[in-house]
Amino acid sequence: MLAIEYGAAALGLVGHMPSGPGIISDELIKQIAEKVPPPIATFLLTSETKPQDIIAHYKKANTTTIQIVDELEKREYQTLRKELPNVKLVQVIHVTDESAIKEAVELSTYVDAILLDSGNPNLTVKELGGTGRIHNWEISRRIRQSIKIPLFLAGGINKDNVRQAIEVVQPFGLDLCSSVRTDGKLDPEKLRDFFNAVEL
Ligand SMILES: O=C(O)c1ccccc1N[C@@H]1O[C@H](COP(=O)(O)O)[C@@H](O)[C@H]1O
Repeated sequence: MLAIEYGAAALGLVGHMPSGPGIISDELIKQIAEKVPPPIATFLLTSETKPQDIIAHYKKANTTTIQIVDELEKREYQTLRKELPNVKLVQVIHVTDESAIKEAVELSTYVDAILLDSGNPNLTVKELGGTGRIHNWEISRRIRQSIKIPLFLAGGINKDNVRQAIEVVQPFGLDLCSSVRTDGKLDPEKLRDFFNAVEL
């Protein structure tokens, strides 16, 4: 409710992950999602990689959107579309090098939006987001120019770099976690400062 009050258009609700600061239980995700008023969107962040597991996770949460933070096995987006026709799909791509451009162009034909984040899915303990680190925004800008669907930018965005992020990448939306929290909880002052910086 605090995030909505300050201006958030969507809430990311982080399910089970191999690592990260924002993880909450599926039960809590469901409770939050059912209280969020339209038109605010609710994004279930899932690390599942098989369509049936993603569908099962979604059914526990009942959000407006699924944010797939890992690689979907065999690119089985059609199964998700068929089973969940009214749910929006956002695919996360971790920008580690220029290979992200080709990946984003290919995946953009299957989903409703692409979300570019920092992290490294190739580590032994996967780092799928919530890193507080920025990545190479020049690559993000090239991805935005190469795809025809909305692009969200995430990864280390804060009040001091958000104007530059907007200027360089020109994303459809911004997604952030670490920079507006203190001791793991949303911080009203940090939220206010962030939204003031966006609106300057
Ligand atoms: O927050 C987490 O624990 C998390 C874990 C795994 C994947 C994503 C996660 N959070 C999302 O990461 C981005 C960027 O976060 P940050 O601003 O760099 O801290 C954001 O979408 C979070 O919702």
